[in-house]
Amino acid sequence: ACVGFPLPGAIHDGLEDGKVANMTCYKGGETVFNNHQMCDITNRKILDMLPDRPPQVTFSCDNASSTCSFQFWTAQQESFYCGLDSCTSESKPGYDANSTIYACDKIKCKCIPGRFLCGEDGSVDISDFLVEEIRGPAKFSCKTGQGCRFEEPAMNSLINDIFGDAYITLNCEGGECLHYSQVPGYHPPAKPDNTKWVALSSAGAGLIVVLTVAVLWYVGHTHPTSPNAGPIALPSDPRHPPSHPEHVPATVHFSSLSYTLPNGLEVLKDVRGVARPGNLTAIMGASGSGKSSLLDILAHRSKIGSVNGSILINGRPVTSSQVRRVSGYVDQEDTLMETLTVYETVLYSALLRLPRDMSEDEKIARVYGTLEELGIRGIMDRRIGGSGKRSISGGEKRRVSIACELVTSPSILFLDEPTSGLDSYNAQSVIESLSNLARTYNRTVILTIHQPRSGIVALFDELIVLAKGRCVWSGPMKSITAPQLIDGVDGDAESEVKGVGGWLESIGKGCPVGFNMADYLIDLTANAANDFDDLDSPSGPSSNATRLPSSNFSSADEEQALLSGSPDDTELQTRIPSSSSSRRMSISSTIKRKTSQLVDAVRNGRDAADSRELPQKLAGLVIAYENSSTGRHLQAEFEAVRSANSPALASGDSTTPGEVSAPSNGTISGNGERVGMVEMRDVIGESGILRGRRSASWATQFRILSGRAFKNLYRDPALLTAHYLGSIGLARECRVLFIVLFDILPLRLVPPLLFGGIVYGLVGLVATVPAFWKFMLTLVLFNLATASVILLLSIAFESTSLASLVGTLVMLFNLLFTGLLINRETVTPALQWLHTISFFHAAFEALAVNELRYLQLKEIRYGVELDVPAATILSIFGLRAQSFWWPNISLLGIFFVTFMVASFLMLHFFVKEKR
Ligand SMILES: Nc1ncnc2c1ncn2[C@@H]1O[C@H](COP(=O)(O)OP(=O)(O)OP(=O)(O)O)[C@@H](O)[C@H]1O
Repeated sequence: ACVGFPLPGAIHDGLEDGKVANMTCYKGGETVFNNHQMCDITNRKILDMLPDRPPQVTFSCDNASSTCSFQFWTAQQESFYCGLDSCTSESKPGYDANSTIYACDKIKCKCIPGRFLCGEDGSVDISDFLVEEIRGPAKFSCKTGQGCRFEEPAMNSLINDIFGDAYITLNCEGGECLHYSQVPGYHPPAKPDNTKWVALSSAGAGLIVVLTVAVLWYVGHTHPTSPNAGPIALPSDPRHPPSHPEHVPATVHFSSLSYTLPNGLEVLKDVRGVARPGNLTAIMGASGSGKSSLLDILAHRSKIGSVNGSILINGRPVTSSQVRRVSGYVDQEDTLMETLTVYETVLYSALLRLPRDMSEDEKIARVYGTLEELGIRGIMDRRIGGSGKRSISGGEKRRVSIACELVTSPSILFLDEPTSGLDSYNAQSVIESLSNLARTYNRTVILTIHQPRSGIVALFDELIVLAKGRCVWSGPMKSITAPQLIDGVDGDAESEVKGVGGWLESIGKGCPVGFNMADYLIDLTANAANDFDDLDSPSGPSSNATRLPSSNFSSADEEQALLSGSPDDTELQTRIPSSSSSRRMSISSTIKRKTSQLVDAVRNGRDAADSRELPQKLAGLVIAYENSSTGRHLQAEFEAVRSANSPALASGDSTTPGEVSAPSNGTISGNGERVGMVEMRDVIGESGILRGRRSASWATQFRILSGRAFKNLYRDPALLTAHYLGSIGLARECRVLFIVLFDILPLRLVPPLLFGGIVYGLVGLVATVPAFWKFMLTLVLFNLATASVILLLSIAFESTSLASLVGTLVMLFNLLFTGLLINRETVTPALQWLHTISFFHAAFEALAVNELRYLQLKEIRYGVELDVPAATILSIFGLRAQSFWWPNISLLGIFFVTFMVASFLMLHFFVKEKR
């Protein structure tokens, strides 16, 4: 047994104390570090002369200093010793015997006085001989089966002279205590070569990437709606697209509309109007006058405040979902994918939103028809383009946005500032398209507009002018005859109802010749809205002829003239339908009563209901309008239409006809839905039924959106992320599903596979197949967990800056508790959960464990090679060697699922667009 001494840091590993693990006694003869030989002298003559005192020799060599020592013993008592310098050792393996040779150039010997051969009584004294004669070179050699010998020229001659032998012959036992790996000739077993398997795994990862791309390519290039997938086919004759036979004209009447914000600010008050099929209805006013609010309310979009009043479509009150089915809404901002062509953009809208049972050929024909209607057929193959990649013009973009809505064949089209951001040429051409659309295809087009040029104003049929949320004008642009105004109600006269120009002249505010009516109206209303002079003051602020329309409409006399009703009263009598003369009387008296109430309030300097303090000149204009023939006629028309379509008349229902109201106070509930509605299918007509049919299924939507996103990916990968938001909007019900499935594949799975596949072998990570796939799994799950956290934050916080601040804090926290900066073991147990909830820590620990758990670290210390299991190193860093599947991988999965579910729930229940 090889007995050594315990080495610092060595692992005892169950061995007895004092025995070093894996040490062995090497007897091959070569000096690795320190070789020790213990030899019996075998020269026969010497043995004969010392029968009771067996002579022995010890011979030791130190490899590092190239020195050896020779000691001569009798009866285990040392007699003399020699130090040998400049030594070399050699081992010669032979076919039947091995030999080792230690050769030293120099040797110095010395007697131990009084010992045998060195002065002991009765023995020779070789002290002087040793010192003077022994010079070297000396040789200690052994051969298998022949024993060893020690040779030195002077020593040899002495042995020869006295004992008759040529040299000292020896029988030796010797060796060296070595770690098995240090034994000469030891070759560490070759590591199993898994390179090909790891390379195969990398190729597998590459295959997944290729398959993913192939799948995405497939869904991007195949038939998006039909189960019999194939390329999208053009209609047989796209030059003659079918029109929209299912479209049913819709007239929108609204009256007494008020909108109050939660803070009490009254944005709109007592607004009335009508929008007819075939007409372009413009809502005009200065900034902040309430145009967008009115448009939103007419389109039944969710509002944060409370809405009161009545909106009728074809004479009936309707629910928000019914309005959505028969209308389209084009926002102020174009949210189009820059990489798609005009045709593709409109096609995707059609495929996603038209009924699933409509054939694809029909949908494509509808797309061509819509492009034709809007005059963008010629640019259908051009890309939308964006900043730095300009393609189609701003006006054309607006028309593409309109086409996306129009392709679903809405009866009513709402547009918020369709000309904003456009030069006057493009603005004109967009409004011309809308005007043509309204006239040619009998649509009801309602738009807000800020300050249009005169060419555009000339295209308006109906105009609503707002100032401080009040209706200054709502009626035709040009004078028309009364019966045309009242649908379905008999008129008894062909009298003319004034347009806005005629009305202005009738109140002494005619638009100067050559002036743009829009500019004039905005200036007139803006001046009136900003003038708080007392109504009773003798004169208005300005009657300067050069300063256009300041409202000098302030004298009490003038106001009284308005109130007197002349000459409009007579006009009114002729415009109210003859069907009910008593109702006519009652409307007339109601108007008078309301008007005088309002003027009283203005005179007294108070208007309790109006939290936006109404300047008196503006109040005068409002009253003038309400008292005008047009204002009264509009109100009368509203009442007549409501009565004509009353549910009491239609179905015997006894509820008040036409009220768009909750039973209690007539407000529209928070989600915009109205209660107590009558069944409107007959009124909404085919258009509503068509648009109400179930649109593309989830699976189809997914395929269409995937295809669209893939197109975007390969046409402009940098924009992919931004466009996902747009896709989410269109995906509606399947939006999160879409993110989960379509985001995961190209963004969360492919990049780690690519990265891991390339890097794994290059950096020399553990070359086993399971370790490779565990590495990949960890990367993918970590990627998913991080993305899901960011998704949740982006949904939870409306403000981008707040979301990015919280995101940074979350990431910093995760980084802090990764396990690199703060050792888990050094944290008090009560706070160790901080590491548990860090997904960085989960991924880091999983990767470290995967790499190190089965590794054996080898270290050479004090000449001894140590085997240290890497688990020891892991524990020093506070990492747990058995934590791969649980908790780390499981935690990453749990984080991902939890954050995705939370994102879905938040999106579904809490994120609602409210304006
Ligand atoms: N959700 C809201 N929160 C706070 N204020 C609101 C809200 N909606 C409307 N308002 C206020 O009501 C007034 C009318 O707003 P609205 O957007 O309807 O005006 P607008 O005529 O469309 O203005 P612009 O031409 O500048 O777009 C403004 O003073 C606006 O600040």
